[in-house]
Amino acid sequence: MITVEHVTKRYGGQVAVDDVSFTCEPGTVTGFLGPNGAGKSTTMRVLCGLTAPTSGRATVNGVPFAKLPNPGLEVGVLLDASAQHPGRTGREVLGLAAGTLGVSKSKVTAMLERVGLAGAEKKRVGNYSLGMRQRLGIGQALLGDPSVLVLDEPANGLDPEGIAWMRTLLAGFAAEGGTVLLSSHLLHEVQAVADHLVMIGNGRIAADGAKHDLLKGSGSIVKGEDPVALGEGLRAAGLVVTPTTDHFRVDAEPLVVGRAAAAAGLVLTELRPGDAGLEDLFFKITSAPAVTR
Ligand SMILES: Nc1ncnc2c1ncn2[C@@H]1O[C@H](COP(=O)(O)OP(=O)(O)OP(=O)(O)O)[C@@H](O)[C@H]1O
Repeated sequence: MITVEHVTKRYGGQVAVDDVSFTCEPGTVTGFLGPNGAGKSTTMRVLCGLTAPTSGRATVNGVPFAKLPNPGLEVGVLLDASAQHPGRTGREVLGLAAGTLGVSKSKVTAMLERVGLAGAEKKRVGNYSLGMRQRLGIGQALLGDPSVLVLDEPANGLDPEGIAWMRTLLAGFAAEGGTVLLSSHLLHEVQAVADHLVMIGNGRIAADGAKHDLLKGSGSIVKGEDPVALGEGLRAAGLVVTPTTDHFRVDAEPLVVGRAAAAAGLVLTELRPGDAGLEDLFFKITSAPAVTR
């Protein structure tokens, strides 16, 4: 469980984070979304005890990070994958982390396998790609078997296979009751894995809720075996249909679209909730001017 309560952080006259509050529940993945400079990293640094807030507080499982006796056993943190020592090998990084955490060194081999670095364990981190460093950072975060994960832009540098791997890993972690907070400046990257979304713009929370609720009223995305017949069939059923490059956007919930297609005998190849509302909101906070107070 993560709780952020009325956190404000000022740097001189600039407000980096302005009265930010949200919670992340066990068993869920929370996507923390916002454009560059929105305040994501600052909020995460406050949560992890690396930056003192000007006011407010943040806790992990009810306790401020700095007061956790052995934080790495409670919360796995990946804030900057490029901060790892370039001269150490992947195995050495995890071995040292195991020593600091007080967990058995025998966990290191299994973790190298789990994060897909078994073949590169003897390579120096300076020769790792950014994606490999992200994998190593995630391995380090998981080593203490924590119940909470805090990951700042973990998909940076990962290839499509790496992104799919990370989604599966995070979904599995949450399915076992873990709490995940991950930040990104890319809406679609987070949308696929998060159950809960917190959007931040100019240091302020712009939206906070279950992904399902935030997507409500955003219509549907639909594709069919015969696109021409699908467009005609849905319009004949009284639905408002907008063609895009390879699919249709429909101003109705997926259930309504699916029923209309079935009644017209149309074969669908894809049907999912639309994301127009979220995209609009994200665009608004992305394009809002910076504030100095
Ligand atoms: N140590 C600092 N001193 C002064 N200003 C800072 C400091 N750290 C962050 N800021 C400012 O606070 C604001 C929020 O930055 P932050 O790094 O939290 O945003 P972010 O959403 O994580 O963006 P990014 O994805 O680019 O890291 C920015 O305007 C940034 O310039």
